[in-house]
Amino acid sequence: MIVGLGMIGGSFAKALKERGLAELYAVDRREGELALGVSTGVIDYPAELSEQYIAQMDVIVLATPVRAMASVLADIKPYLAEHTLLTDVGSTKGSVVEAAVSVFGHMPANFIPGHPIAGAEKSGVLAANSQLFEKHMAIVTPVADSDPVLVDRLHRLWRAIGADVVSMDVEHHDHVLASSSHLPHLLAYTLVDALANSDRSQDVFKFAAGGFRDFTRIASSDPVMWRDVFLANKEATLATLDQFTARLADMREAIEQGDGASMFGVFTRAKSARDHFLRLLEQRTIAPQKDTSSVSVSVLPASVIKGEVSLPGDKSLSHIAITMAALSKGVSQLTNVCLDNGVRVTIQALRDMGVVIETLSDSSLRVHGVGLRGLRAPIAPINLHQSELSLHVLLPVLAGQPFQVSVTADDPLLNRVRKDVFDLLRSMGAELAFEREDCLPVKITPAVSKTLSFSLDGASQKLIVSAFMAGLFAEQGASLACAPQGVTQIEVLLQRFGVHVTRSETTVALASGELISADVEIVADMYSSAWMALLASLLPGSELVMTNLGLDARAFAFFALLKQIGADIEMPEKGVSGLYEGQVVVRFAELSAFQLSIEQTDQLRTLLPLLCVAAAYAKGQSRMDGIGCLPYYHEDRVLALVDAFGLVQVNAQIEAGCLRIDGSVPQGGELDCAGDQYLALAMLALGVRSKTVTQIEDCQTLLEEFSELDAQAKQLGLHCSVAQ
Ligand SMILES: NC(=O)c1ccc[n+]([C@@H]2O[C@H](COP(=O)([O-])OP(=O)(O)OC[C@H]3O[C@@H](n4cnc5c(N)ncnc54)[C@H](O)[C@@H]3O)[C@@H](O)[C@H]2O)c1
Ligand SMILES: O=C(O)C(=O)C[C@]1(C(=O)O)C=C[C@H](O)C=C1
Repeated sequence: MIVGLGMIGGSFAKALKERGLAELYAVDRREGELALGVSTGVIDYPAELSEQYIAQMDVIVLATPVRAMASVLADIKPYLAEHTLLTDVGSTKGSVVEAAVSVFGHMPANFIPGHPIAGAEKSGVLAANSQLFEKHMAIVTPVADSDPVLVDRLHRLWRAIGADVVSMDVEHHDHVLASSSHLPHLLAYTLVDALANSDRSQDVFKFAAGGFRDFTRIASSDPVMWRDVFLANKEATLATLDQFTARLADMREAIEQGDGASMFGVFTRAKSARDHFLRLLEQRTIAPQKDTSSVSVSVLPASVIKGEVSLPGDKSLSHIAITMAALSKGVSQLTNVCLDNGVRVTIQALRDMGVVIETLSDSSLRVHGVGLRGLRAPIAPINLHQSELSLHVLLPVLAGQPFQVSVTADDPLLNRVRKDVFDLLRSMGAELAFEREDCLPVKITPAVSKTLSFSLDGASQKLIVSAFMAGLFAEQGASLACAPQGVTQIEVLLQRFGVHVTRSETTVALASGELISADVEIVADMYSSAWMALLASLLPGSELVMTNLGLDARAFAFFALLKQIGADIEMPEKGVSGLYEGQVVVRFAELSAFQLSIEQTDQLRTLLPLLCVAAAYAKGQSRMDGIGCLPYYHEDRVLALVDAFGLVQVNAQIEAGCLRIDGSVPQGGELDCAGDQYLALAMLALGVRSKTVTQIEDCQTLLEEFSELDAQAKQLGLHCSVAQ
């Protein structure tokens, strides 16, 4: 039974009826609506709030304006059966719970409040739309006494008509909706009314176009409904209105003072926040649900790689460069930035702390730095969503700011123990408050240590990034103990922003000071460049020129090894920065087998999947020692490849931590990369010269993370196709 057969009640009824899910009764104080409901097929029968109807209902949905609900509940109370699921669709929830408690003396276990976050500015049953709730959120706000079976039933009911359902606390609901829905309606109504009553109202409406129409659509909504909402959600609406009024006053001041920088800051932040919001909305309401495991990539044998390529920028260096630019004094221009979802999270967090970041193109940004400790305390907790790299780059930066800050994330980043990163923050002198020890969410109270001493021995690549970022905030310098190796890409990048870095045999020292802005082109992603070089080495007739490499010792060791086993590579020169920079040319050549010591296997661990593929095509038996000593995620990749080799008839086995691969021509076949993009690239390389087609399952992440690479490889001549 629907009580209040207007736009929302009618849409709910129509959605159920069209799916053949219910026999529908409705009650409305306007009989005309009921008659229209029956004649348009939205409901089956008109009804009344009497025992005859109420006692036999499975579900009763209150869909009147919120302030009418107390009297409807009072009419229902005498006849309400315990098994009946009683719910509502009202826009406020605290007032509805209050109404129920005042009528029943307590919150009945079978009354589960709800609220669909979908609607329109129209009212009445004729505006009913059976698709209204599809791919929209529906919020359910159970209370402590709610019957869990009925809560589950309500979730299923909303899901059955296409909604995504979440449960939420009543008070939280009213605060969130006060900002996301109630305040915008108040602004739209007030703006139209103010302009309509101004001296120039005739001209204002005559010359108003898209902007005015877009902003004020919701001022056509039902006045009774909205009067009720503001009467019912007074406190939360006043709180958000006060915050907004203060921001509006700041904006007035900026206009009065001709303060273009403040305006520009607000506008760029707002634009990017809205773009981000639209992308989220698009995923939820428009894009079909992606089946992440069903995307496969097939590669056909006998392609050739020919041409010149400038590869997409490295992800982790993109995060670091944007953050460094934000922390420096002045304006930096960054090019060849990898603007993937993770990098966007870092950008959004910095914008939330007052940094103006302009997007100039798909891969270039202009960043207006605010100084090393110049970030502004964010209004809400910083949300790292699902970005591991944002977490590793930003946590130390936040610990170095002069304000307390809360940091949260989405699954799967939430509640994962990260002792290593939080120990680093403790070494900075930061105080940390957790809900669960060493897991996000965390509240960080700023660091006080003037020095930092930290060991990078055995640290993951991401923790190394964190340690370098932490080092920036040690006023009297930072000392990072590390294994002997040449200069890394991070150090070179830091130096571009004025950081003084000195490297001895076993330590890297950072001297603190203000950072200076810089124009930086992000060098190519190491794995992509190694992959491209391998493809060109494997495919007869290939000749590839890569123009934007900046190889550190590890990456150089990979290229050097390929060359040593027969690859035709014109190597890059060591530049003043200490990196091997500039152009690399790779041509086809047959490879021969190789051996890696435990130390070499460890040094090349990130690129090991590609080396395994090189070994699969090389003449003779290759040996790699120390596989069992690798961090588990690197070892897992190797194990997965060994399984894949079995499927394409390449002989590979691991014994006592030593991997042996007999080179031959792989057969081709169906492989599964288990969603790991690095494995997927290695498997693609394995397929390029095999006897038949190689199909790699579960490539969704590969296509998201390396979208440009895929296009570039195709342009250069690789024959591959994507299938859903
Ligand atoms: N309009 C939206 O976008 C939207 C979105 C989500 C939730 N809501 C909520 O849904 C509810 C209904 O909104 P709507 O947009 O469908 O309004 P509506 O005006 O289209 O429908 C409300 C209906 O309730 C009837 N009604 C009023 N008092 C009654 C009473 N005492 N007994 C029986 N019937 C009564 C009215 O005659 C009308 O037919 C409201 O609580 C509103 O807050 C609205
Ligand atoms: O789209 C509209 O017209 C709406 O106003 C829908 C809207 C909203 O503000 O988003 C209005 C009220 C709600 O309770 C839920 C949804």
